[in-house]
Amino acid sequence: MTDDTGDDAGEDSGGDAPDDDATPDPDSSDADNISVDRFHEALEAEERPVATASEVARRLGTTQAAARDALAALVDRGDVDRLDVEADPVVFYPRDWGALASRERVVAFPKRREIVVDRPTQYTRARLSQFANLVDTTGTEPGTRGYLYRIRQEDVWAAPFDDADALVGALRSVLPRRFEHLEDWVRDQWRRAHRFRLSTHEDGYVVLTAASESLMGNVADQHLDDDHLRAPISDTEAWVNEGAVAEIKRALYDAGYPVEDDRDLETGDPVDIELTTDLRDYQETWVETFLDRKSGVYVGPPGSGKTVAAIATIAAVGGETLILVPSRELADQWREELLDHSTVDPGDIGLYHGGTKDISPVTIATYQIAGMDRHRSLFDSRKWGLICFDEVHHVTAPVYSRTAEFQSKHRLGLSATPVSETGSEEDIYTLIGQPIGADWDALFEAGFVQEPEVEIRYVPWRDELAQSEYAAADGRERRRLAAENPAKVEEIRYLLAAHRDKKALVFVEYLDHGREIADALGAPFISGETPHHERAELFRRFRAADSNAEDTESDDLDVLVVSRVGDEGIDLPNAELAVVASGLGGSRRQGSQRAGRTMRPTGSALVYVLATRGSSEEEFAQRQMRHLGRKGVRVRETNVAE
Ligand SMILES: Nc1ncnc2c1ncn2[C@@H]1O[C@H](COP(=O)(O)OP(=O)(O)OP(=O)(O)O)[C@@H](O)[C@H]1O
Repeated sequence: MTDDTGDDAGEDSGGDAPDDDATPDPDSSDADNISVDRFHEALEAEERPVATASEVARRLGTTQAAARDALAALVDRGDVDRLDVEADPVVFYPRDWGALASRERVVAFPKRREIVVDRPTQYTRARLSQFANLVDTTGTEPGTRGYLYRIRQEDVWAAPFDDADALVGALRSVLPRRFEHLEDWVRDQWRRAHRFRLSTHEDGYVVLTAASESLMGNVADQHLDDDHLRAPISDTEAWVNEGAVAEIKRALYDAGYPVEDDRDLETGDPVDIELTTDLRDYQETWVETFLDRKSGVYVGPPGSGKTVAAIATIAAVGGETLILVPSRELADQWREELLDHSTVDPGDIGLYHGGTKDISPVTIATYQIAGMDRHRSLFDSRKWGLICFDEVHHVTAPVYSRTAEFQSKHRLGLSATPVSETGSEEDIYTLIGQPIGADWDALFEAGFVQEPEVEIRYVPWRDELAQSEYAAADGRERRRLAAENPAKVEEIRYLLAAHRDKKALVFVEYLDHGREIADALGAPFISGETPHHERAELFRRFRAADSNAEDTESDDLDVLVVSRVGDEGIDLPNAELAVVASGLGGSRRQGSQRAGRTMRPTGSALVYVLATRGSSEEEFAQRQMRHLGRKGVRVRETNVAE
């Protein structure tokens, strides 16, 4: 990704001049009269929620001493608070910024292309979600509590507008004033995404069209070769080689020019299916957007109705469909959902996996099989009109290598992980489609889905050997084997990768297990045996970590593995994410005593609890879940695919 906006909301924008017109007012040199409003102006000019006295002085054109006195007066009056930052000057922030914002308050940070909104209205949120990415909804620094949006390249590229003017109009409608540099950048990004286009010639072959001769000459010639383009048709058009579409998209995307794909796609033989469930409004929007773009990824939290929206999409495309899923279990579930929510004839659904190999108008196959060479016929046997990738971040490299085959179809991905967090975003974006999402908060607020505080993830045994060892063991050994199920390591890795922006603590019950996980993650392990000074130093590095920072030089830590045994006395640093890898089990009495503490080990972090499926951990987890549920904690259960 060529985007350069990796910085976070709290970053110091240093001595750079602000983008726009927030220059000091020469008439304001009477610092005694700094009002809270003038202080707000200084903060906005600084593009930070807090400021030192020197910064305020510089912005308001006064001396540091005068600003300091004036700020002290505001502190005395209770309008402003101060914070002593270790080894740094004191910073000030408005005490009642949160309370003050009973109305919506929008603050733009144009250089970082970030927008912070306190108490946004439904309208503002809907608008912003069209061209910006919701990064955070809590904010940790005083004054930034609210919604943090960032406008990334790909958000602009995928924005659903007819032209750049309409997009800039939407931007202006939510910002407090005009930011010309930001608008210019948005226009530039928009232009980039509308410079190359793929279409179908009436004779059936694919044509690449550039918006100008020089683009074809410079960009296309530099990044594409004879393998991609067969022959020029005109100064701005070229005949695309068969099977080269995926590579062309990828190469031009890497060059910063996403390609518009307006080809006539295959629809295969018609399949007559009608939806029997009424779609919710947001699901309808998903499907309409998809049909418009002919490809895309529905991104929504678990339970938000992606599968149902996908079935609606299958019905709307009306052509033969291949559905790829990560596990056999999910293949069976998909079949049930299809039957529940549509009029599909059961005889038209085929399952294609290890056991059965039945290719039908609607075929459900696993990624594993779809990636195997000897199953190439799966792709060739029918003219699939739509390929649906469930849990799209599970798509494997061998499946991607079949992209030539599936580029000519409608492509739909489903994901509960924001695509930008999976690490394979470029592949997903270019080869499958752009994210089509709803505002997650709106979904939670409308009650369609509940935001969990604790999620229990049932992890399967890694293999039969591990499972039979468990079956043969007894008592304490049995519990240890369930706790140390080797498949948990992969699951922890997945969770950490899916939340790369969060600082995480991983809790374990057994020392050996802790060391093993720490080794696998390359993170330090802290137990009762860790000397106090070492522990304190590790916690300090963890507290200092800014998980968004790209800085690889610093010795900050954003993952720690911690033993749960003897942690009572440990003053744990606050984490944003906690993974309880083991610590479920024991007697019923012990169990209820440890409820809560096991499941909610740290502050307000999002907690994932891993329980081995088919072991006593499963039952324990369910008991805890009922316990927490009664206490009003929202708990969700998820089965991890095999
Ligand atoms: N439009 C709708 N009307 C009524 N119920 C719906 C609708 N859409 C989805 N549901 C129900 O909500 C539940 C979750 O839907 P679905 O399985 O489609 O979600 P999902 O986003 O695919 O979830 P997951 O990520 O867990 O697979 C299901 O029980 C489904 O029947």
